[in-house]
Amino acid sequence: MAQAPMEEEECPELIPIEDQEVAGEEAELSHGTKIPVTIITGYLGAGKTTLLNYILTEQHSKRIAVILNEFGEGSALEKSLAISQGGELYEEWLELRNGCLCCSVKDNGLKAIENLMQKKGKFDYILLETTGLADPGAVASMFWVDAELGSDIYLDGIVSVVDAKYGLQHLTEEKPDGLINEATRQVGLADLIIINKTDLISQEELNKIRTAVRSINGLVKILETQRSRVDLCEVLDLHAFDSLSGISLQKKLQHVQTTHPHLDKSIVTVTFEILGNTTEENLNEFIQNLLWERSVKDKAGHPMEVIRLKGLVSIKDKSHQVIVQGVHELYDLEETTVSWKEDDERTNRLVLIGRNLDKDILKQVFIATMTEKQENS
Ligand SMILES: Nc1nc2c(ncn2[C@@H]2O[C@H](COP(=O)(O)OP(=O)(O)OP(=O)(O)O)[C@@H](O)[C@H]2O)c(=O)[nH]1
Ligand SMILES: [Zn+2]
Repeated sequence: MAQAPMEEEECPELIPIEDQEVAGEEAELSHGTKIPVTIITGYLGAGKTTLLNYILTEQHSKRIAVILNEFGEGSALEKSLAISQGGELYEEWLELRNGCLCCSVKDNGLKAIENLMQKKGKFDYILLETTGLADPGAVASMFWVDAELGSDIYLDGIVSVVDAKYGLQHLTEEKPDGLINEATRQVGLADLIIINKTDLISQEELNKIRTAVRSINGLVKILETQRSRVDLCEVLDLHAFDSLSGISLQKKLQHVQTTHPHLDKSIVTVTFEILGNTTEENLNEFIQNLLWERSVKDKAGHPMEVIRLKGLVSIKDKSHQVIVQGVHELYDLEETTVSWKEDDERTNRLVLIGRNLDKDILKQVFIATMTEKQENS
């Protein structure tokens, strides 16, 4: 039940979704048959294709489909779909009507994937490489919403490859319109960061880029590689967007620390905890004010800009912890399989990644939203 704002944005797929209660058990069951998609993002030349090729040629028992999207000449976007199975490599080309992956992959790409699955049997896994300048949030939202629409595919996680040598330069690049630059966005949204090409830098430089990445995303796991060589189990099946990550998320959130701006106008991670229960209504109001209305502002009056949101909250009358997920304007609440114990203190822990975030103000607003409505009801 991912929720999107009402107004139509660039991506027509981001329509509001009817609330439907998905019981924990049901959700778990359906994961057995659904196919995970991992989005591989990262700036131009960081090593995304190298990573995909590595994964395809590595020994694994999975049948992995890989979608590479590259901009060809003109406005048509050609996407190559490679499927590896037992060393054999199939390849198909998908033709997309316009150059915007986020608007067209749903119509053509996803359909093509589903058609292909009918023809050749299901894949076990899908990897999708975005172009270096893509906003992975738009692509992620699409798969996320699609999962709600009964697709066979669900979003497993976002992996960002960072160029060890040029990463800092990419992260500090200023956009003329004051927007968050692509590289920073990709790091902010990621569930896993691979700092690649470590052969090209010194230990000191590596420390710098690691610190910069960590200052943006306090939640993310960081790997360091050469030629994108990673352990497959560190990349696949992250379950970053579903309630199956409930237990690990709890541990993870406890260790997250609020970060401090490291680069100019950089994105930071803010985390806070508020004891007690909230209601679904209050939580929706808090999140919607933040993500949709942009009415929550920092001390200087700048609207807070959240690109990623994660949390575990306690909803009154719910026996289990509820996971909160947000990517840009899209968010989702889902009950986990982790129940509150009798002697547990009920608590809400949120992690936000974005710009102009002020922890104290966020806490105040959260508490205000929490108490205001509960008094009225
Ligand atoms: N020195 C060095 N070069 C690397 C490493 N990993 C990848 N490369 C090289 O970097 C170049 C870019 O790698 P790709 O995998 O194509 O990067 P990409 O992110 O897919 O690039 P785009 O799709 O163009 O955005 C290639 O020439 C790779 O061979 C590494 O660890 N060290
Ligand atoms: Zn590539």
